[in-house]
Amino acid sequence: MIRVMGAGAFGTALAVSLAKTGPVTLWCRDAEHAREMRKTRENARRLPGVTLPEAISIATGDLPPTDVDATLLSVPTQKLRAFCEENQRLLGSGGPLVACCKGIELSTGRRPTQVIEDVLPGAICAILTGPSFADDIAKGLPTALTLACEGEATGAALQERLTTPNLRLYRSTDVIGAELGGALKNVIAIGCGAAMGAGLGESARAALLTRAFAEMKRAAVEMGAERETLSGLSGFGDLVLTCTSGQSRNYRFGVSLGQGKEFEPGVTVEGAATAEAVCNHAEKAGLDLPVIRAITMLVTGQLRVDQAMDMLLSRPLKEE
Ligand SMILES: NC(=O)C1=CN([C@@H]2O[C@H](COP(=O)(O)OP(=O)(O)OC[C@H]3O[C@@H](n4cnc5c(N)ncnc54)[C@H](O)[C@@H]3O)[C@@H](O)[C@H]2O)C=CC1
Ligand SMILES: O=C(CO)COP(=O)(O)O
Repeated sequence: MIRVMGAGAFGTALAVSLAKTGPVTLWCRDAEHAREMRKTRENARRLPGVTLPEAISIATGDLPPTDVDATLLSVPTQKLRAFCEENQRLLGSGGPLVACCKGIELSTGRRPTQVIEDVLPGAICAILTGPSFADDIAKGLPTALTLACEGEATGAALQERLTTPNLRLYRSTDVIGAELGGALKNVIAIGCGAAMGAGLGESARAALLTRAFAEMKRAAVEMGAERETLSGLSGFGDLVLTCTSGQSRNYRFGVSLGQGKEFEPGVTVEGAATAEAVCNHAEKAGLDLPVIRAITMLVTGQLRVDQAMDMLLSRPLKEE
């Protein structure tokens, strides 16, 4: 049995896909939400319009000890530490823990698997990440993701167990690279959305994406990633998806910034906090990340899009 903890859009979509291969428990913290989902067989709050198959049991609160092959943790990165602290006992008895979040914790600069290990020392951790909109997965549309785990045998077992008819998993041992690709692409998606929202055009977006990709690789390698990982599904693959699609919340948030409009309240935008986390790290490490810094200043209200563009375009000319 697979346990998915966190009944947001992504956790629910993963549960729907995994239900094609066997029983799944979808756990949520809110008892009323669990009741609603059991009654309607739909997660109307986070993934409306998708029927939850019978192979999914909805759970909340404490769970009886069962044979769990793996536990997927699908909550926003900034909430992950509190979530792990609140559910230490359950997480300690749920097989390998697979983080399904994309970000860097702002208060500590830690990646999702590091946050899990901080709270549950000795836990066996992995990360599942790559180009995958929850709606697409839940509809059964195909995609390919990266499953990264330091332990080769555990990684191979998870790859087998978590592959579904519409999710093809590629294996990696570069957990740092996979996590940073997923985290950084959200920051860049905000920038690309802002460029489009401000009417700068598709050429500007492509230029921004490419220069920011160079920064993403530089920053990730400095933080311990393998360079090639950033060109894979969890890096380049997800970057292209998120920077070019209005389905992405990070991209849409950027469009709102570019248009000077308020964004939809309560929507998860991982790239906002992660942008600040990356800049904090870059400052301490002496890393020059001009595009990511400009996006962060946009997000924190220190710059408008026209000022950010002036700042980037007035930099000294250099080799590519
Ligand atoms: N939505 C998508 O298309 C995709 C999302 N992701 C990643 O998945 C992660 C989760 O995102 P979504 O599911 O989209 O967010 P969401 O906003 O749809 O749902 C977040 C869920 O986390 C729950 N939550 C928050 N704090 C909690 C706590 N302390 N205990 C228990 N539950 C808690 C909320 O109740 C909510 O149900 C993010 O890191 C996101 O980047 C990854 C790929 C695709
Ligand atoms: O990570 C995602 C797709 O791979 C989802 O992106 P958003 O969080 O921007 O919607």
